[in-house]
Amino acid sequence: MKVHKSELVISAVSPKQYPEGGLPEIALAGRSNVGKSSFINSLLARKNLARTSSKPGKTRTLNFYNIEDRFLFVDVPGYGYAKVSKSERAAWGEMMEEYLKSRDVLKAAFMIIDFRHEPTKDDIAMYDYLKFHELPVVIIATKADKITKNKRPRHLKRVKETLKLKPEDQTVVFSAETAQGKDEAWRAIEQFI
Ligand SMILES: Nc1nc2c(ncn2[C@@H]2O[C@H](COP(=O)(O)OP(=O)(O)OP(=O)(O)O)[C@@H](O)[C@H]2O)c(=O)[nH]1
Ligand SMILES: [Mg+2]
Repeated sequence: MKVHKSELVISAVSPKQYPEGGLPEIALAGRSNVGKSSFINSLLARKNLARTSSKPGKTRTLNFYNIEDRFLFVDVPGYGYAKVSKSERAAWGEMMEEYLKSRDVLKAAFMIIDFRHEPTKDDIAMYDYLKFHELPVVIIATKADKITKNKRPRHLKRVKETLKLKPEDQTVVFSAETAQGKDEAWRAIEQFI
């Protein structure tokens, strides 16, 4: 898709703030600081539409981005950041639960994981949570630029095994640095919109 228009519609914390208009939505979930915002920026070839940071926990709201009036990306705050308080964690859980259970236009979740490492306990919990809500999931294994080519197949196998990926769920090996996997990610998006 050639993207000319991409804009932040709203940063929402509660359902009454979710955008109207009925466009399909794709949620982006992933551990804090894994590269969710960088993924959006890379797909849209925008430097800093979604704010990125080397400090984890930058994104704290559900950020709805309108892409070409075709669909919305929903940048979800990262999970598994050790330094957030219990009450913040609870607020995060509530916000996610409200969104996942009530949002009819939500078509799929793209779950961003760090390709360098085995999926964490939090990644596994998140994947299971998304499947519990019966969402199609696409795993985006990012930071692939940090892994030599010959090691990639082994890492990919480990991702699939550790998460116990369902056969219908896809994986895309990705890098925001090199744009590897960008076309494949777009093809994955087009299936759902
Ligand atoms: N080498 C490399 N670095 C990346 C890649 N993607 C993201 N990063 C770096 O990882 C850090 C975190 O990226 P963000 O995109 O802000 O991560 P996030 O998941 O949105 O973070 P939160 O909003 O805090 O949860 C930044 O320093 C990025 O430059 C990638 O594909 N390769
Ligand atoms: Mg972010």
